[in-house]
Amino acid sequence: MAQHSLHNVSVHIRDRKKVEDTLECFRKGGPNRVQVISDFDMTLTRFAYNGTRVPTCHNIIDNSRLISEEGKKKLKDLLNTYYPIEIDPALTVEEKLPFMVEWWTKAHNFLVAEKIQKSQITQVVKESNVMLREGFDVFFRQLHKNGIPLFIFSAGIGDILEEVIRQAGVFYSNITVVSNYMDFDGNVSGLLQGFKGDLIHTYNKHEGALKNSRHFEKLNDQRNVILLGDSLGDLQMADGVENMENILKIGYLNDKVDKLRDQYLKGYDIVLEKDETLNVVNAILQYISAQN
Ligand SMILES: Nc1ccn([C@@H]2O[C@H](COP(=O)(O)O)[C@@H](O)[C@H]2O)c(=O)n1
Repeated sequence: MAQHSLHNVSVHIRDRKKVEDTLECFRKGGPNRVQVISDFDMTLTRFAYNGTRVPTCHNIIDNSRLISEEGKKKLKDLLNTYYPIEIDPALTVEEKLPFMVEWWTKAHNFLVAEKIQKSQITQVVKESNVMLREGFDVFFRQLHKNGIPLFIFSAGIGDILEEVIRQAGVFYSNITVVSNYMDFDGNVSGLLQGFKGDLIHTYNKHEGALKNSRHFEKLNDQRNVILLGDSLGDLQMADGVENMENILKIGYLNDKVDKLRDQYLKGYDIVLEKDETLNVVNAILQYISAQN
């Protein structure tokens, strides 16, 4: 395993030869053969800024003026109970599963009780501290310019996620989002009455990926996949891709770094630590898209 350090950022490469061979295949195939599948929270968004955690889609709502003080406390208690389970290096995915369902279900029920209106979402995202990773503009622009499909697969909240990338000016036509979408009633201001479809949480992305196999069927030529994630659950996001030829899995290891490094290196080809940028994937995309 190779390790490189730049400005405190650590880049761990599980098998340098394999990564080099994969990149060579990607370069030979060119941008027309590539698709990117990415998680959202803490993968396309930053984990922290100036030592403070950057909010996830859920946190944007939880911390907003839409939520009563009592509601905020309940949602914070859930975060403090379940986030440590989500990232616990000592628990298996199977052991974490029921807790994740419990967390998302309780949180969504609390949000429904807060009588959130659709018309308030845009302003709440504007007022939040959410930040996409440095280099996001290059990332989204490069993908769009080269016609590379981007599938964002998130256990966050789809309406919030879309608003974040819309406000950042990068919600291009090559993007497909699969996430938990809010279900608003038919009134003019739209009152939150639940969430649509099957719940997506951190550790059921395998099932979610298979359910979206029709999306991947349309991308029959894009057999080279770049996967970006920040959890061990994200490793399954490409399970619905048919006829895959090559995959490069890049993982952001944000929390419990020393305890989780080995587990991450079993699944991800490249593991990034203390990296709040999209520089690595941007460099790879540039390499693939360069004229030869
Ligand atoms: N009530 C909740 C539930 C989940 N989270 C965090 O959101 C992340 C979800 O999404 P991805 O885009 O990474 O799939 C997840 O890692 C949870 O930590 C939350 O903040 N509040």
